[in-house]
Amino acid sequence: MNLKDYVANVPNFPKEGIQFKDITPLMADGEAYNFATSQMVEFAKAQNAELIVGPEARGFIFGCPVANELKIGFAPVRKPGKLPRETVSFNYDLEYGSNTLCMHKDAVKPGQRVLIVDDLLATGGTVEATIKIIEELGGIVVGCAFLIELVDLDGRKHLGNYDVFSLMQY
Ligand SMILES: O=P(O)(O)OC[C@H]1O[C@H](OP(=O)(O)OP(=O)(O)O)[C@H](O)[C@@H]1O
Ligand SMILES: Nc1ncnc2[nH]cnc12
Repeated sequence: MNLKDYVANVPNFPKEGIQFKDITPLMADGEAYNFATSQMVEFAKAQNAELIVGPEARGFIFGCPVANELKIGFAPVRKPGKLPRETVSFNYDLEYGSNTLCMHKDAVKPGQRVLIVDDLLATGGTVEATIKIIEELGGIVVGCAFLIELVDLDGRKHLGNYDVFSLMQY
C-alpha cells in the first residue's frame, strides 16, 4: 500500500509558503488508517513501550489506536487551559507560529518507557517540548513515531539521541 496516495498536499495553508499535508483522506480509508497504525504498533512493540504520549490534536488520532491495540495507556499533551489538574508545561516554536504544551504532573510514572506518537514531524519543536515534559516527569523516551516526516525541515536535529520512526518522508 502506498500511503502517499492518501495524503493531500494543500499549498499555502494555513499561511503563504506552507505545503500543508492533509491526512484526512488517510483517516477516511479504514484499510490505510489501520495499515499506518499497525506499523506504529510494531515499532512500539520493538521499543517495549509501556505508555503512548500524543500531542493535541493530531497526535491523538494515531496515538490512541496504537495504545489501544497494545492494551497500554495513552497520555495526552495539551495546549494551556485544557487539563484540569496540576500540569508541567514547555514553550516551543512551530513551522507556523509558537505554542505552549502541557501534561498532567502524574501522567507519566518515573521510569516508565514512553513512546511519543504524532502525525507529523516538521521543525521538531512539538516533539522536543513533549520530550522535555516527559523527562521532567521521570519518564524514559524510548522513541518517537510519526506518520509523516518533512525531511527538509530537519526536525531530527532535535532528536539526535532518540529512535525516530516515520512512515512517509517528503
Ligand atoms: O515539528 P513541528 O514543527 O513542531 O510541527 C509538527 C506539529 O504541528 C502539527 O500540530 P499543530 O500544532 O498544528 O496542532 P494540531 O495537531 O492541533 O493541528 C502536527 O500535528 C505536529 O504536532
Ligand atoms: N506542513 C505541515 N503540514 C501539516 N501539518 C503540519 N504541522 C507543521 N507543519 C505541517
